[in-house]
Amino acid sequence: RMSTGYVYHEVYGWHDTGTHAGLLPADPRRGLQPHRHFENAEAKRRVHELVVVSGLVDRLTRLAPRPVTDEEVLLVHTPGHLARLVAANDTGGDAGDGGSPFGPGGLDVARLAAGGVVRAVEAVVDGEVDNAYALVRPPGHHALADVGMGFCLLGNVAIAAASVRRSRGVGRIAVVDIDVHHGNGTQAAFEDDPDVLTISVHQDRVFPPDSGHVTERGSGAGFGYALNLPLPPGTGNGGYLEAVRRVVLPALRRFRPDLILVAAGFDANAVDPLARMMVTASGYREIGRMLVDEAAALCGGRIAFAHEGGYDPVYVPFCAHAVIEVLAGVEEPLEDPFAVNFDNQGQQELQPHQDAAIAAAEKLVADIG
Ligand SMILES: Cc1nn(C)c(C)c1/N=N/c1ccc(/C=C/C(=O)NO)cc1
Ligand SMILES: [Zn+2]
Repeated sequence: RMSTGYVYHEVYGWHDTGTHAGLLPADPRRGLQPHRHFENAEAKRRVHELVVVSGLVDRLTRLAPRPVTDEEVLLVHTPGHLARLVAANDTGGDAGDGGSPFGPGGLDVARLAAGGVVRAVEAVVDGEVDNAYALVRPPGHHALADVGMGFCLLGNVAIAAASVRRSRGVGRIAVVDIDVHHGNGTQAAFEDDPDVLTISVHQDRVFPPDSGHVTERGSGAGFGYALNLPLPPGTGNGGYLEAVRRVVLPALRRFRPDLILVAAGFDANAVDPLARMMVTASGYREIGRMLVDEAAALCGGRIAFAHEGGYDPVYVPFCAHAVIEVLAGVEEPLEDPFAVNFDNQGQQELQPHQDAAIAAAEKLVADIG
């Protein structure tokens, strides 16, 4: 039976994003009333609690995270970015874009989040486990080399990929970003590198602004090794499964990765506050199924998931739990109490304009390999 590594640490819930007006600093002068930041501990802590209460945790191999070293951080980030975070670590501060706050010790938590992904990936590469899920916080896929943004301080997945390439000589790595927002940070980290294929499926230009166009394909030697599939708002299970089937899987087959990493955000869920998609737990289960099966076919099942976004505290747990069940080979999945409503919402099936967006990216797959 599968052995699935699982990383979670309670300190991830102590990353303090404070009060904000959700996305902006509160400011009475502008009518911006304080409210807890969207990227608060709730949704992620509740994923862990569901994994424990459902008993799934007993089928997982718990992996303890370690903090990433400066050296590992500098594989992706500039000394200036690290210095900015170090300088603010005692007082708390912001990762750089003014919307990514952290409290005192926030860098220590961020190092442990990135290190949690490194630990999961190392365990998979070393064969300690068949596959793994790193339930980490703060997220990472928006962090750029010299600035944090979109709630991200360090590029968790980018650092893990760079670290195992250096420490274990892993050759080609594919990163599949299913978070509803563009994985701009991971894409930028490997922009000119043909040995790391970054694929991002996301809602068209929801965040970062004007980012993640299908025309963004990498540059130099890396041209063709970044793939972007912006989908229209309202895309549900049908559109997402077609996107995976017609673009992500064929791209992986041409690239022939030695390892697949998944930037697993669940904010494409049908009730997420930070996007407008309609994916449900059954949709996420099938996405997970297709990616895990492709890893089995291409690279000995070596696949690791790193948690990114996903903000509805009630539904994200069901969506993430469904994916972790697939990794662990659970046959009888936990029932999604919302399926009867969410799975039958109108236009869950593939729509013509979604098909057109998929076709535009489908054309680019032939340039891989
Ligand atoms: C509106 C608005 N106004 N302004 C000035 C800013 C900066 C605004 N949105 N910021 C956002 C919006 C969405 C995210 C999602 C992150 C995530 O979940 N990634 O996976 C982050 C920042
Ligand atoms: Zn997101």
